[in-house]
Amino acid sequence: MRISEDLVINSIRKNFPLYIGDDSAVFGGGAGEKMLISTDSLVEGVHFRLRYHSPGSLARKALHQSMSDIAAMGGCPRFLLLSACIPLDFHAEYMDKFITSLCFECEKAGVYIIGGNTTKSYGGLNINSTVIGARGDSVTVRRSGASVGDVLCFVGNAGFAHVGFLALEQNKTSEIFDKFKNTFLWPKALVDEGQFLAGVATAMMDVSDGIFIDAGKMCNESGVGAIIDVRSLLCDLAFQEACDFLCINSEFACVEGGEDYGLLFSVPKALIKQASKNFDKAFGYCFREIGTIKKELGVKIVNNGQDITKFIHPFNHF
Ligand SMILES: Nc1ncnc2c1ncn2[C@@H]1O[C@H](COP(=O)(O)OP(=O)(O)OP(=O)(O)O)[C@@H](O)[C@H]1O
Ligand SMILES: Cc1ncc(C[n+]2csc(CCOP(=O)(O)O)c2C)c(N)n1
Ligand SMILES: [Mg+2]
Repeated sequence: MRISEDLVINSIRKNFPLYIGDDSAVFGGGAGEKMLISTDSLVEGVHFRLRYHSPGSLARKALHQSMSDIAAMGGCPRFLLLSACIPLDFHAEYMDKFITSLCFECEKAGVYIIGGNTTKSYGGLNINSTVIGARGDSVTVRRSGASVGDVLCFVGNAGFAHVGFLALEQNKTSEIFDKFKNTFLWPKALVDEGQFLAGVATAMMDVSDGIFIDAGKMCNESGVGAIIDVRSLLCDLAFQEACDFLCINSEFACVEGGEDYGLLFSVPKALIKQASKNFDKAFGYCFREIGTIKKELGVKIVNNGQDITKFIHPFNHF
């Protein structure tokens, strides 16, 4: 038996089917309100390397990767619980700055730290963040609502963080990589956008494992499939240039790359024009229409009409 994310999730879900399957679990709340909760790990060597992340950037990642899961359901992040497993010989100054930065990031985001846990680690630094949020009118969006014929949309910069990570790994110092490194090092959860889109999306999720994998997760939950045209994700010349410098294929990078924390969502065809116009008016930029929800299961990636799905090498934790 091979270990996989699905193996763990599915066997827990068999026994506890009610809350699992979305970016956040939805529970309780007062009249007309729903609460949302989500937890995430940052494991040294798996999710980050200390040599790339200043304390400030690690704090940003710890908060925003969990806030992104609240945003993905249309919620507003309110509280944070922080657990830290710290190596015995860890630099106290880094940790001190990490905590100061985290408090600063929380204040900026309107998030109140309400608890956590601190212990030692015999491995690397290990940070776990749990964010609790709320949705005032109880309109939360799940992964399971996509319908055949819906337009699949994306807001964010697909592949930027992946390119930034590769540039760091390969010690690339050219300034053409700066904005990509910044996307990776300073992620920003699309909280306002998520709250807005909850009013129109039939399904939504944040993209942490890359669009190909995450579109598959959304489709599985919804019992549908999707066709995605990579051309709709590519229009940034600097992204193309950075991919060329790294000798990677931009068409694959934009659907394979994770950690951009963009939002993937589906909108009924009849509402797409108005939704797009309203979004543009609210935020001053546009989301992208990247594909269509289909009856045939699975996610198909096309480039100029050609099926390139079998060439995709997505991120896998194991
Ligand atoms: N070890 C686990 N125990 C219980 N539930 C889990 C476990 N790992 C994942 N899940 C649940 O499985 C579902 C799907 O997880 P998945 O990793 O796709 O989403 P996610 O939490 O949004 O990921 P990310 O943090 O990368 O955005 C979620 O409801 C999540 O809470
Ligand atoms: C050192 C190092 N190696 C690899 C990566 C890439 N990476 C790690 S986790 C992840 C997906 C989201 O994970 P999760 O689902 O746990 O949130 C990706 C794309 C990285 N950032 N740092
Ligand atoms: Mg998520």
